[in-house]
Amino acid sequence: MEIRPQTLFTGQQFVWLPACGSTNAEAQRLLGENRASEGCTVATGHQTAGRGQRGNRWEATAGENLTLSVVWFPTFLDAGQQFLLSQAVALAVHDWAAALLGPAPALRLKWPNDLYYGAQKLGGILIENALSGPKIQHSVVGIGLNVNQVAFGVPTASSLAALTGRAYDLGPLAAHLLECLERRYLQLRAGQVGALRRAYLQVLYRYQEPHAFEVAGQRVHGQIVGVGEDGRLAVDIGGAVRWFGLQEIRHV
Ligand SMILES: O=C(O)CCCC[C@@H]1SC[C@@H]2NC(=O)N[C@@H]21
Repeated sequence: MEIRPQTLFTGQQFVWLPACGSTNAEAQRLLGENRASEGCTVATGHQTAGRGQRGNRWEATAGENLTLSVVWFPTFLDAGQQFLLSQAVALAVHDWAAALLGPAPALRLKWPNDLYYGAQKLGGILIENALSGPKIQHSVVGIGLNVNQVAFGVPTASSLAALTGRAYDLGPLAAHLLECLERRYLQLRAGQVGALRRAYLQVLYRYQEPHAFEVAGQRVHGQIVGVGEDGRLAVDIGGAVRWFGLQEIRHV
């Protein structure tokens, strides 16, 4: 994969590693050494010990996929507003994919921040926030997007290439992703929280569609009716709205 730093947005620091364990870990290392300014991006074509959500791994081989981490200093956010950051990043990732795939109602964000096409995952986000008292001090925004990989061991994953039948040049895709991220980040920094929430609900997987969930080991029917500023999911179950955190509910 060739990524040309000069094509990247606003000229921020861009670190390209042919291979590494985890771009999030590398970005954390730069932060620890006071060598990361806002927007600093670490990308790799080959990630061998990538960190995923819930302790899962996220690896990338042979330059097939986009695997990068961006450092931000969202000190304007309270510790309790971490979901707002996750929502803005998820929207940026959706903007990025929508520009490539065109208008596609199947392209959705699955709560809280996975990118899906139909029932297939196209990408994921892992944000590592450091707090300073009541505020966020810095964030490492890690993003993994399936681009040119066409073989997956599971039917629940896909990629841009698998969907469109063509191969992509990763450099321009990375540059475009950084633009999308910066746009949504600036929107968040400008306090446009209502607009971000409306945009998120518009593309939220199964929003206001009755379907099955698993709650505490039980199958229940309900529909998502909202998402709180703290990221909890509001689900109408039998006419009563209940709020769920990440570990408390899952789509069936
Ligand atoms: O599990 C998920 O859905 C989120 C995966 C996020 C993976 C990305 S790849 C780039 C960055 N570096 C990491 O180690 N993890 C994130």
